[in-house]
Amino acid sequence: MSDLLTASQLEERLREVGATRYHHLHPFQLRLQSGACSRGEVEAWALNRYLYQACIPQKDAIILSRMEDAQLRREWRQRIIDHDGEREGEGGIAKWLKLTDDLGLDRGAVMSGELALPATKFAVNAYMTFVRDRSLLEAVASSLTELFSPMVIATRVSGMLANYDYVTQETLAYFTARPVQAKRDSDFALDYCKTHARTPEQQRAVIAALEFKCSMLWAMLDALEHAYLYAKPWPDAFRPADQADRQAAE
Ligand SMILES: O=C(O)c1cc(C(=O)O)c2c(n1)C(=O)C(=O)c1cc(C(=O)O)[nH]c1-2
Repeated sequence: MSDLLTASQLEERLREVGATRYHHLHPFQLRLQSGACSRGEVEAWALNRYLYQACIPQKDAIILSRMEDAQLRREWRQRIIDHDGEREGEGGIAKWLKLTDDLGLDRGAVMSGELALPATKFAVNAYMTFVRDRSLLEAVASSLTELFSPMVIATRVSGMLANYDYVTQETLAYFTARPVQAKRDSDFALDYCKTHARTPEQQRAVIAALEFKCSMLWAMLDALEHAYLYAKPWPDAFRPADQADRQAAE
């Protein structure tokens, strides 16, 4: 008996991975959307997540360079444009910097990545390495977390707007375009994986790639929660003003 899944069974398995392992379940995400995070934690989240945003077009350029089919490249290159924009000041990365600006973070410090937690750097690096070293099919499959991002973005945006008075719709402008882009991108990637995963091994590799990506997103939030809620940040990492006050009071 073959353990080859049908395309719809494969999709079902992938959706199960998201339902049980995506970062919408992470305690830090739940605190962020419920208003329980301190201002410093919100700042630390935005600063660390900048590193992930900044790596996305680079990882998509790696994937693009591995595609032999021009039609496929035409589809994929839109992702790079979405993040980098067509010119200075446009695109997702510029919008993320609007968020960190509004939170009062120094742009140069954010962009240098120097204040990010070590685990954030390791996680982002692991994503880049994964798409470089694994098969093209696995690299494409690792983007499938975007199947689930519209739902977490909607909850996060409405929760943050309701619970933090220093956060406005303009501050969170990054997220306005993302759900539509994520749906377009993940529909395409899902279709690609369903068509190209033709053996049980390939199907298992696709599922494992999505699990890997979920674990990478989870690890970033684990690190944030540990450093800024329970313990203290790595000596060279970002230290929010409210945490400095807390430490002074201890
Ligand atoms: O806000 C989020 O929770 C979230 C999650 C993800 C994701 O699931 O990887 C992405 C994004 N946002 C996002 O904005 C984005 O551009 C993006 C690109 C990718 C990818 O792997 O190619 N994931 C995500």
